[in-house]
Amino acid sequence: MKKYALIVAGGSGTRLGGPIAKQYRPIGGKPVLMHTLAKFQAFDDKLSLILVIPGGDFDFWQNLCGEFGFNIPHLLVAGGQSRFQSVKNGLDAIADTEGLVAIHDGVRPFVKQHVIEQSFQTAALTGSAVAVVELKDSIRKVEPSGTSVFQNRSEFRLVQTPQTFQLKKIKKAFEVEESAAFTDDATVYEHQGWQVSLIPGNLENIKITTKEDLEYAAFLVSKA
Ligand SMILES: Nc1ccn([C@@H]2O[C@H](COP(=O)(O)OP(=O)(O)OP(=O)(O)O)[C@@H](O)[C@H]2O)c(=O)n1
Ligand SMILES: C[C@](O)(CO)[C@H](O)COP(=O)(O)O
Repeated sequence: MKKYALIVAGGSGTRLGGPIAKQYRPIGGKPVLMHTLAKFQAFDDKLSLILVIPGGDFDFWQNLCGEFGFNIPHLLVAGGQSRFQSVKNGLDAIADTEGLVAIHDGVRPFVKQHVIEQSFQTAALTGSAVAVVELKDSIRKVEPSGTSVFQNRSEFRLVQTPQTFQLKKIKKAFEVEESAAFTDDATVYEHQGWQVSLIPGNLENIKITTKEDLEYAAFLVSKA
């Protein structure tokens, strides 16, 4: 079955800040995105890689690829105003309707090979596979009144990417009007009334969001 990886990196990294968006910042001597793309190529070098970045960054990215001798083949697609729009642009660039697509945040460079593998296997069988991890901290629900209520953490999961889907279904799911409730691809998929399958993610698969995450990412690369 034909496999695609759609790496979304069309954001501007406002929470991290700085002159260069986080997806291009170096960890372990090379840009975050190059680590992420390499993880998918290592899984299967016949996989088709699609990279979504802001349209205005194409020259910058191509220069970076030259500078770092980065030669993993990928199709560049221009992102949109939101993650939803960036994913949609990436899906629109895939002509196939048969096959599987792993949608993954460009700023999650520490996804493990076994997670990618299980996500494709599960999505082939059930239609979808969403990587999740259990919570380590206790959690509380804060009420509008300011009081808080204990929650049983075993009933919750933290959601990561990859989120992998049968192409026909996820393309159809994205033919909807964007909603604030769509915080990831799983929420778009289940809006169709389809249930998502969960698979175990890996704890190191953090989404680099803040300065502290970038520092931790540099540490993770240094010990790899
Ligand atoms: N218009 C957008 C917004 C986000 N993303 C991507 O979605 C992933 C998760 O988003 P997030 O961590 O929120 O990235 P940013 O939007 O860049 O960060 P911030 O919210 O701090 O600005 C990132 O790989 C980001 O580049 C995207 O492809 N297109
Ligand atoms: C898709 C995601 O990474 C799953 O945890 C997350 O929902 C992205 O959220 P963001 O607000 O766009 O960073």
